Amino acid sequence: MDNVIVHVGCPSIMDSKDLAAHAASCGADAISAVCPSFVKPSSLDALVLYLQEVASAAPSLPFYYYHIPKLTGITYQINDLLGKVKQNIPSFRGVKFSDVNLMEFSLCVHAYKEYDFLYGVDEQLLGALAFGAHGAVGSTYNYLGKITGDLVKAFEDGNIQNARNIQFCIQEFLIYVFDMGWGLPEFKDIMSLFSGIPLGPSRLPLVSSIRSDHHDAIKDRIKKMDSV
Ligand SMILES: CC(=O)N[C@@H]([C@@H](O)[C@H](O)[C@H](O)CO)[C@@H](O)CC(=O)C(=O)O
Repeated sequence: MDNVIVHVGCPSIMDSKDLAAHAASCGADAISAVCPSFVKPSSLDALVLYLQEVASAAPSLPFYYYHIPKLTGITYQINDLLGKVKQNIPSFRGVKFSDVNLMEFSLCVHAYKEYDFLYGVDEQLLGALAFGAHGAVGSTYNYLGKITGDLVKAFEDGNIQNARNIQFCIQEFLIYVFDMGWGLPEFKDIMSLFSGIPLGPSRLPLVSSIRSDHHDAIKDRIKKMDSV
């Protein structure tokens, strides 16, 4: 593995700071944090203060903000946030951007060339690459890593039609998953099934509804994608 970015965001800022310091002591390459979202930051400035405090627990490590508004409900515009972190967080290095708003994504990539933008909505990665994404972090890459690597290569080689075909296959797989009503706990089961590594169930309150009679259908669908 070339780079290990340790996620340290927790509901308690004290825990986040402890984890950040621990990550630094273990030789992590970078850290990343979501902001607590049960009790949300009361303003954009409050969010910046939170990130600054967590980053300061591991000042030598590059720091990434993890923006996932669908889950956190924290919806401040990232381009506004970046204007403020620039002066306040010297170790700030970029954003994991897990939102469908590609215009906001593009504005950030364009205005903040010094930062990395890692995209997190796997079903539309190609759109983000077109807007200048520097990488991707997502749940499906745990079992669709090869085909996604092929998508990125096709994009880099200028083979856009091939990249589109691969993205479409990934979308078809995800439509099947969403139609089944599956989400993160099921993704973890698929990861175990596909890797052969028993990763165990998700933590409560997440409960997977995958049954053993779904296994063959999932394996077949993933195998079929290898032939694209
Ligand atoms: C809301 C959500 O789960 N987003 C995922 C995506 O990888 C997502 O599962 C994928 O695009 C399918 O919708 C990631 O951005 C987040 C994620 O994998 C994580 O934090 O573990």
